[in-house]
Amino acid sequence: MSDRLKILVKEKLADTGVDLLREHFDVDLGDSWSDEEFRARIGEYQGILIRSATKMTEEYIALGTNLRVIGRAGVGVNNVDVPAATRRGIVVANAPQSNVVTAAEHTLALLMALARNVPQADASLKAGKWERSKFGGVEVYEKTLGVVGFGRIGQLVAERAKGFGMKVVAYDPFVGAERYRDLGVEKADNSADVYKVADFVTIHLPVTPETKGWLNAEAFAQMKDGVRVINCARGELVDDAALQAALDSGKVAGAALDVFPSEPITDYPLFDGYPQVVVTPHLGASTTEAQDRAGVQTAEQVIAALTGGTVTTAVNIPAIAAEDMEVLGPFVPLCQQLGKLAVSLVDGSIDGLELEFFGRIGDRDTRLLSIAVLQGVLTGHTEEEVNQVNAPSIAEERGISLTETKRSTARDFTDLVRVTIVSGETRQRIVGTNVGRRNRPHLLEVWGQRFDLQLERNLALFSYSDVPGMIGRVGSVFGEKGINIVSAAVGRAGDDDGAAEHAVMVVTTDAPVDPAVIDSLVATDGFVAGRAVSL
Ligand SMILES: NC(=O)c1ccc[n+]([C@@H]2O[C@H](COP(=O)([O-])OP(=O)(O)OC[C@H]3O[C@@H](n4cnc5c(N)ncnc54)[C@H](O)[C@@H]3O)[C@@H](O)[C@H]2O)c1
Ligand SMILES: O=C(O)CC[C@@H](O)C(=O)O
Repeated sequence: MSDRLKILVKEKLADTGVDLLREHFDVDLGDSWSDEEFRARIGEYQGILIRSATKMTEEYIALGTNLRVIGRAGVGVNNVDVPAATRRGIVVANAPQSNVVTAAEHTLALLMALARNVPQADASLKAGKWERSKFGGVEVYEKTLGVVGFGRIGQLVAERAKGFGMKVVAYDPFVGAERYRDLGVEKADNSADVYKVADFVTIHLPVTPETKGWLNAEAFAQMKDGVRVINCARGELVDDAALQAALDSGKVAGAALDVFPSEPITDYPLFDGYPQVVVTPHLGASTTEAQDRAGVQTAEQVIAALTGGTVTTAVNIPAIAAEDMEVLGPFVPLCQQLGKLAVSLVDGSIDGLELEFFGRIGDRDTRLLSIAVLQGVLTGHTEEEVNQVNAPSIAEERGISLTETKRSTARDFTDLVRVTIVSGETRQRIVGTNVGRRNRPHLLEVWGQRFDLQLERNLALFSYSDVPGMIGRVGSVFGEKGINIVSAAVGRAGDDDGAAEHAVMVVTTDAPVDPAVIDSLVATDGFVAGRAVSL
């Protein structure tokens, strides 16, 4: 019996990738396996390579008792239960750059197919009909393309659409303004601003709790009459019933869909009786070039994971340098929390991060802490899970610059972390530290005011004019809504006579605060701004 490790290639993968794996491992191809065979045999393998069809749920991961790595030959890891894999110490790695060009090109193919009725005309002519007037189309030249989600694929689509002479307007607050300028794309402050000007709307978001059903009835209502919509990202981003209604009413003149809420799918309301809908069976990544790239890149990651190399596209493993861990390790949660909190205070794009580390931590290789801040800033806004391996490259792709300053002393505390988010002309600074033997993260400054408050999972922040009764007003509204306040701190700045003008209040609560509660308070006299944040 061979003592080589065993790899299962569960879906059709390019030969180049399989050949590379065979140089190191015993490889079985399982693309024609039944579910029973998969269940019975997954326990034999140390590594598995999949595409989008195999659902690596917690149950299958548990059956893979010898699994050490899951390689996803493509971008989306939404078919892998990453937390379940992480809990079992299984590395999950993808090939995030492998198919982005292919997916962007498919989006453009769908755009042109929609504009010129290519599939419909093809089917009609092959059915023996010469129907020239029926399939007249529209030019895309000088039309506006609205891009929602301006990440890797959204940017490539924009670049290519510009080549057709289209005007492009995009919404994605997590991409630096410079990236929009470089690509000649107009930056929108919200998706409604995209919808109201776009002749074509294309969506390139990841699926997150926030983005599910993004294109819903409200979104369609905000679009121009006769808009054409493309989804080459993920089916869950579109509310099917709302799309159907918008097609029925004529609000949406056409739609092109590569992806569906569940796949594979052959029975779907828009497949029948909707000639203005163009569909493809999740072909966004299906080119020889992308499959070669995905196969080779994923094989390389699996080899690295099983032979002690660096898994550069791991979505779930931290790469913390052991020698710095003792001093810096306790500051990782603080930095993640400061990043998450800072980004929640920014309204515009995130153009840059300025990080300052003072005290003992300033003597160390603080890249670990910068990465932790980046994780906090980016988490929840990207396709893949952001970790200490991939956070810097994700930030770079989004044009978010990062500067680090270090000093080995801090004035009032042993250590201090300052995070400043640069957003256009504005700068949002927050400051924190760890306190006590248990390294409890504390917040020391927000919105220009200082205080000292132990960070908890749920926070509500208010900026307001410092007049009597404001704290009581927050307390009573929270009380009415059944929100239990755990602790509170107030910071305020005085004028020359010592009378305070502006104050900031931070309260921590037992449970997340509904943003609507904050909005209702902020709408009342004296409040300037408010935020609910869950860290
Ligand atoms: N059809 C296919 O075969 C195919 C192929 C590859 C990728 N995809 C899908 O395409 C999509 C985009 O992939 P990508 O590689 O460009 O991902 P990406 O992570 O590079 O880009 C996604 C962008 O969405 C933005 N975003 C996230 N949450 C947001 C929010 N709430 N509001 C506004 N913007 C938000 C992020 O800032 C990011 O810039 C993913 O859904 C991916 O699964 C499909
Ligand atoms: O073809 C595939 O495997 C899916 C491609 C794409 O949706 C991805 O997530 O990379």
